Amino acid sequence: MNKIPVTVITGFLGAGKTSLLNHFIADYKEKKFAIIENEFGEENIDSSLVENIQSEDIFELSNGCICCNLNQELFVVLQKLIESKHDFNHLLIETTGIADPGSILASFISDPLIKNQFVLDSVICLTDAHSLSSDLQKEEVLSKQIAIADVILLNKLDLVSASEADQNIQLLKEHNSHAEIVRCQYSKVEEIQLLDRFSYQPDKVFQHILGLESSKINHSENIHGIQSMLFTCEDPLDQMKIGMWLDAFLQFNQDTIYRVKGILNLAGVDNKIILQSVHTQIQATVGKAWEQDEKRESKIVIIGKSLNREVIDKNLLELKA
Ligand SMILES: Nc1nc2c(ncn2[C@@H]2O[C@H](COP(=O)(O)OP(=O)(O)OP(=O)(O)O)[C@@H](O)[C@H]2O)c(=O)[nH]1
Repeated sequence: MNKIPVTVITGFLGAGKTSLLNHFIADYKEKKFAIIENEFGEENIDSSLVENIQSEDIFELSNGCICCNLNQELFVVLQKLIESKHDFNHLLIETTGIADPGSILASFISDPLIKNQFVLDSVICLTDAHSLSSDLQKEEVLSKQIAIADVILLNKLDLVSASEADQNIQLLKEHNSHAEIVRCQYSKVEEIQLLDRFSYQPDKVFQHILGLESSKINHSENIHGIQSMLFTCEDPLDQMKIGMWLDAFLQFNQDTIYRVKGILNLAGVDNKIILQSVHTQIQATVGKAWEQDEKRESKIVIIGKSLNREVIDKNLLELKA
């Protein structure tokens, strides 16, 4: 059975998320969308701003914010979608402007029921070129939305000068060096494909890690404290030890670790193991077998805030088989 791709649209209040949703509905005529709208507050107005789609294709979550309610309501809606045999082939989730999308992604990579039916496509983060730098100073959640995204849209370019736009791009790169960044107005993007990117597939994870390695950015840090670190280890790791360490590491650092990706060389395992985590949820999938002449090396990328490289390095060395 084909799994349904899920695109998560995040971004701070008013950045242009609903506008992007409307473009998707207008531009991807071949797709049958189901949409989950999460608005913070009593009244759900966002769903009435979504145009040209049947109201039965829009599901509202207005009971607070998805990330705070630990996805209970999201889970119920996803269950309903599955059971109702609703006719759709792509799910779009628009988060509230104040949501940290991490916990939404976590459900999709860890919950067996959800994983059976849905596959994460990508996370698109809308940013407002006019207010980006001031919002970033005030709103911690915006840093997380940017850091976790696969694609970042720098929107509202009509409201800033060319040099301000360039400064914004620099700022976004400092928060997320691996995402694709696209400039736009009114959330209209033509130069790249935004849907069906499948950023969470093992081969994409693989490409990302190799890309980081070849660019020699194995420890990038910036003034905002968001870092992307690459660890490598040639000795095989112990499956049990790494599982237990990662579990504890993510639990203790849930506010500061945004994302982990890795290719693991586990003792006694002939295949590469592709590791992913968002928040405290971990997913490991079996990748291709190691080639005879290939260097069997584990590579782990950790993206987060205020990472203590020395301690993490020391911990990782203890995971050898
Ligand atoms: N000037 C200008 N206005 C824009 C642009 N993109 C969106 N807007 C306007 O900004 C406002 C907010 O856009 P939405 O698409 O509703 O933003 P949102 O992120 O869904 O907003 P919330 O759901 O409230 O967080 C609307 O009035 C849009 O018309 C742009 O590129 N330039």
